[in-house]
Amino acid sequence: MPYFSVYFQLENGLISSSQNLHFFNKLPVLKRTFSAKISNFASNILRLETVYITRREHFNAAHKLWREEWSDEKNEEVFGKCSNKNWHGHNFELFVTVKGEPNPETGFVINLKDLSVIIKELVIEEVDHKNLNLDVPFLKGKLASTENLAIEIWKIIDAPIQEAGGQLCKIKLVETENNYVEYFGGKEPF
Ligand SMILES: Nc1nc2c(c(=O)[nH]1)N=C([C@H](O)[C@H](O)COP(=O)(O)OP(=O)(O)OP(=O)(O)O)CN2
Repeated sequence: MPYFSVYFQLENGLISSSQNLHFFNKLPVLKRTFSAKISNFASNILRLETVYITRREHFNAAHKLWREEWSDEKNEEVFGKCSNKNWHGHNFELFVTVKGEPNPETGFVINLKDLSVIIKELVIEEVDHKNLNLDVPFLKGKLASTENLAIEIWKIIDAPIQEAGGQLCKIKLVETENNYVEYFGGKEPF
């Protein structure tokens, strides 16, 4: 059944309560599909040419996964060897993806040199060769997980990227060759 028909029937009380429940369970999926369709429709009408561009940076840092208020045993139980009191380190790869339309004059969504300077000055300088638990003010009071690191990096570079003319759309933070996180600013991917 098309979404507008479901919506019309719901608004007009034509849908039974079991259908209702089914509809609300499906709501997040419908919302996603619907907004994707609207944005595709708008893109076609306005002939938008959105491009996603990514800059990679690198840093290494030490950390441990640890909650002070937990016993040694509980930390060990939850975080395993990542709770080692004497720290461990990673070579992190940070991928920052910005979206936008290429500027007609430059062909750039954002100048990658500008993007690199933003990331290096505001993030890499703060974390490279540092202890994430002890040395990094923006992680103070936060568990030094890859997830939290990605979220805090977003908060730091979101506004400067906008000022440089781009729109931050994804942070990908690779912690080991097997583990990485992706963060979309709390929104649905793309
Ligand atoms: N949800 C999360 N889980 C874990 C995180 C994290 O940041 N978020 N971090 C760790 C450890 O810090 C580290 O990533 C694990 O290192 P390691 O086990 O050496 O890495 P691999 O998984 O690549 O190695 P395997 O040999 O495959 O275990 C743990 N969990």
